[in-house]
Amino acid sequence: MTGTADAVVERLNGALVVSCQAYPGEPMRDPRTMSQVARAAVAGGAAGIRVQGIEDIRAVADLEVPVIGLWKVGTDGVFITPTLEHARAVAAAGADVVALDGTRRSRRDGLSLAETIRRLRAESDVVVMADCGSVEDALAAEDAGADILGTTLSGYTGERPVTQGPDLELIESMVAQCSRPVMAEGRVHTPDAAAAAMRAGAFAVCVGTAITHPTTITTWFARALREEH
Ligand SMILES: CC(=O)N[C@H](C=O)[C@@H](O)[C@H](O)[C@H](O)COP(=O)(O)O
Repeated sequence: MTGTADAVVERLNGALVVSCQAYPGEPMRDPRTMSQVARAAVAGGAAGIRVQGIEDIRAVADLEVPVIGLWKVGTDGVFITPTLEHARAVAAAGADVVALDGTRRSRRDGLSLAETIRRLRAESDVVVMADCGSVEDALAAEDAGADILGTTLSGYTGERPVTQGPDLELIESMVAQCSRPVMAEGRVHTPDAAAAAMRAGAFAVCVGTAITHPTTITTWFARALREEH
């Protein structure tokens, strides 16, 4: 689908987004596999899909649900769609929403977040999701023009603790202080946690690992058994 920010927000309002990502070197790191995982998630009721990498975005671009695309480069500092060029490529691959680093950290191409969003919008009507790590990030990101604010980077930038489940406190403060819709993302590992994130005010909840990363899920079960043994 394509559409304005309002249309995308309406489609995702009150609903589940499923992030389908496999990491470098992993057995499931394959666009066809991720596309199948995404389609299985849609069959189960996902109202939106989040995928990483140009090939994966292309592989799901025909889906009827909104596709949130990103391009990860490395694992340190600003690594989620780190430059304008990466954002352009994500949009060109067919993402309805471009997710990018929405922190206040310096970007690799020297552009501000506001300039990145301004230039991206000059070329297409793509919707922008800012992956934030704190309420200060979120306030700056909405000033910069982001359409959707995510809690994606909470616990990963040094500004917030790594909470056991979703960072409910951050969701609440973002909802209270920001005017753009807040997507809860990061460490939502159970249906109860997803419901709690929505009660905290998130307009939508994105779940990755707990639905689409079997290696991590397996470690949860294996550890529980080891602890009993
Ligand atoms: C911090 C970072 O790199 N987050 C990434 C962002 O796209 C993904 O690795 C996460 O899986 C995604 O945010 C969903 O979160 P969780 O897998 O915890 O449900």
